[in-house]
Amino acid sequence: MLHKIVKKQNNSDKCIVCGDKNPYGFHARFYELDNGELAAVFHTKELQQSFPGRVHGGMVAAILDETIGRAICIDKPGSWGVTTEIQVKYKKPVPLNETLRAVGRITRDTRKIFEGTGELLLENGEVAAEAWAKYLKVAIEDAAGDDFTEREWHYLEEDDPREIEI
Ligand SMILES: CCCCCCCCCCCC(=O)SCCNC(=O)CCNC(=O)[C@H](O)C(C)(C)COP(=O)(O)OP(=O)(O)OC[C@H]1O[C@@H](n2cnc3c(N)ncnc32)[C@H](O)[C@@H]1OP(=O)(O)O
Repeated sequence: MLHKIVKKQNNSDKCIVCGDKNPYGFHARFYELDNGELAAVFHTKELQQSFPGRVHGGMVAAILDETIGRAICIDKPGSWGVTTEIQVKYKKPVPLNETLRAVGRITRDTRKIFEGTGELLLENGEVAAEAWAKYLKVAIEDAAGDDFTEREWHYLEEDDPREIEI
C-alpha cells in the first residue's frame, strides 16, 4: 500500500544505521508516514556481508532496532531510548547492494519504557526479517553526551520521495 510521507527525521554523522558519514553503514533515511508508522529506506553494502551474498544478521537487527526505536518520535518528538531487549526472526537472506525498506511502530508506551515491532522488506515486498524490541527512555545527554544534537544530528535537505510503498 502506498503511504504519504508526513515528515523526514534527522540523520547523525557516524551511526552505523543512519550516519551520513559512516562509510560502512546503511545511510538510512527515516520517514514518518500518514498511517502512524515509521519507514526506513537504506542501502545494503558489500562490506556488511556475513555469508557471501547476504547481509550480516547483526546489521539486520540494527536497522530494525533503529526503525522501531525512532518510531516513538512520531507521537512524541524529541524522545530518545536505549535498546534493552530485541528479538529478531530471520526469514529470508537480505541481499547486498540493494535499496530496501523497513517499517516500525510502537506497541506499548509507558512512563519509563516503550516497545515496538518492525519488519525488513525485500524489494518485492516480502518480509525478510521481523523484530520486537524494548527501550528504556533516556535523556539524549545521558545517551550521547551534552552536545550531540548540535554537533552531529542534522536534517538532510535532499530530493526525498513523497510516498513509500509499504
Ligand atoms: C545516533 C542515532 C540515534 C537515533 C535514534 C535512536 C533510536 C534507538 C535505536 C538504537 C538504540 C541503541 O542501539 S542503544 C545501544 C544498545 N543499548 C545499550 O547500550 C543499553 C545498555 N544498557 C544500559 O545502558 C543500562 O542497562 C540501562 C541504561 C538500560 C539501565 O541501566 P541502569 O541505569 O543501571 O538501570 P537500572 O537502575 O538497573 O534501571 C533503571 C530503571 O530502568 C528499568 N530497566 C532497566 N532495564 C530494563 C529492561 N530491560 N526492561 C525494563 N525496564 C528496565 C529498571 O527496572 C529501573 O526502573 P526503576 O527501578 O527506576 O523503576
